Amino acid sequence: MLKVCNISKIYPDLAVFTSLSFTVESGSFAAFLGPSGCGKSTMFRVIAGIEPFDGGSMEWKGLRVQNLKENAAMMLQKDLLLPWFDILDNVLIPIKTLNKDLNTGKSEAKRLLSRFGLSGFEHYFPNQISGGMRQRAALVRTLLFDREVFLLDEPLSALDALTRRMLQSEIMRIQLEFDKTVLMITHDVMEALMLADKVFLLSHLPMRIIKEINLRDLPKPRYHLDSKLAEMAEDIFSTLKGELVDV
Ligand SMILES: Nc1ncnc2c1ncn2[C@@H]1O[C@H](COP(=O)(O)OP(=O)(O)OP(=O)(O)O)[C@@H](O)[C@H]1O
Repeated sequence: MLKVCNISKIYPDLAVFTSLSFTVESGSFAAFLGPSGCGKSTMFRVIAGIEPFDGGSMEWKGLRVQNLKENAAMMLQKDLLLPWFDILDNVLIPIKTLNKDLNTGKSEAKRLLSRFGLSGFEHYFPNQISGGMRQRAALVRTLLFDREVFLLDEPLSALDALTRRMLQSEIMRIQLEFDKTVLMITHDVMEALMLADKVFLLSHLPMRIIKEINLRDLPKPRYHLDSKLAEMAEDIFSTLKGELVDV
């Protein structure tokens, strides 16, 4: 379990959060929904260890940690593929940086590229493939870090609706198949309801959890047209609308 307990992040001119607490069970999918600029990405940077937190504590699987640097791989809205590397070399970055065996890494990379419909594109450069393909390559690269936790910061928000729907299913399948713990920031209420076991609704600054919605009992895959999900989405919209006032 990831346990975040009263953590704070305070920049000289801005308290992003002062006492943020939540838990995410290992092997589960948590989605975070909140107003723009409320501090979601800052929270991920703190969890990933890109920036320290200023107070509070964090536990992973019962052990106190400063961050999940060793346990988490992060994926952002921008694919961050290196333009001078082809797709294969881009997805092999984790293998090289973690000093893993390159031959084993290459066969694993090719297997995953094929699973994500990128077979035959291994030697294309990022500017020669579509946005959806780049994001799939970024997902393969994230997987090759082989970490227990995925921090997904709006990974699909720049994609067209169809590609997005396909990748949502793929992310869900990967999470279940590899038993990953996924934390995902999204602005898409339905995306959160389709994928997550727990949805956290966040306040405006300083960010806190205003509501936690447990979806563990709703089996997956779920359907966009499900009337229960539509009802929940309406509730979420009205809760979050209240948070837009002061932004
Ligand atoms: N290094 C920094 N120094 C000072 N302020 C910062 C820094 N990084 C972020 N902020 C501020 O913290 C606040 C939260 O930013 P953050 O990017 O975490 O929000 P967000 O919820 O992810 O936004 P969005 O939904 O628009 O992506 C913003 O007001 C931002 O300007």
